[in-house]
Amino acid sequence: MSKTVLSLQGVDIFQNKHKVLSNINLEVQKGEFLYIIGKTGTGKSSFMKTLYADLPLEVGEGSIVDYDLKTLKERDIPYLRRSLGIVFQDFKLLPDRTIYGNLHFALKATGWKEKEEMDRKIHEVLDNVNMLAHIEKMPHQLSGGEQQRVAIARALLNDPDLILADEPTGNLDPQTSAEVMELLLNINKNGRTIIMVTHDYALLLKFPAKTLKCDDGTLFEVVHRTAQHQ
Ligand SMILES: Nc1ncnc2c1ncn2[C@@H]1O[C@H](COP(=O)(O)OP(=O)(O)OP(=O)(O)O)[C@@H](O)[C@H]1O
Repeated sequence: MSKTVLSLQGVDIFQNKHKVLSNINLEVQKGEFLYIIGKTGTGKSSFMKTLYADLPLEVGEGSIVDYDLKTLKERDIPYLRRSLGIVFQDFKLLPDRTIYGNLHFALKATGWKEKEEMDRKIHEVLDNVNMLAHIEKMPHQLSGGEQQRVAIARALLNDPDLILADEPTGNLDPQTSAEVMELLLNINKNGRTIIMVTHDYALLLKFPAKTLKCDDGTLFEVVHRTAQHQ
């Protein structure tokens, strides 16, 4: 049975009273993989920020993983973010602690208390991204691609229904980007929904998926032209 993890109706998105995107209508079902593309400054990050409630939803209706974005209270935001996995271009690992320490910090911040359960979860997610061997290293001892794998592991800690990735390959070379992309697609195959912002058209061609474009102040689905239509 399909389950809607994101629903937006007539949503306008603002930055400092300036309307960035108008009249967004979108339904995303559990298990989908979605790209968001568009030129710089067209509103991709503003769109993602609205989804994780960094920007308030002021116009239109929206729900995400069972939270109503319009009526969401400040105190509910941490709970919403626990149901999401968020991955950024610059990894955002804490530089002063090990990989284990980074994941432990994220678990504690989201309410985990039992040491054994935390250890088990940290090992499980690092194993999922093939980074268990690096558990005692500091972030600066890892390559960009390895740091992004750890950031993806961190996003998996609370078993999110939906992962939001804002240019996760933006700082990586093409080979490493493809490896991170394969990891994200594997995670998607295991049932998690992923919305990913990218500038990287080579990735889109290599790993085609449903694509939405930010342009002309709105967000719309791009219809891929296949060879027989060209
Ligand atoms: N904090 C802010 N305050 C005011 N305006 C902002 C703020 N952040 C972004 N904007 C403006 O909102 C518009 C959309 O920016 P946004 O960062 O969402 O675009 P983007 O498509 O993600 O761009 P990029 O690809 O460069 O990351 C731009 O005109 C930008 O200047």
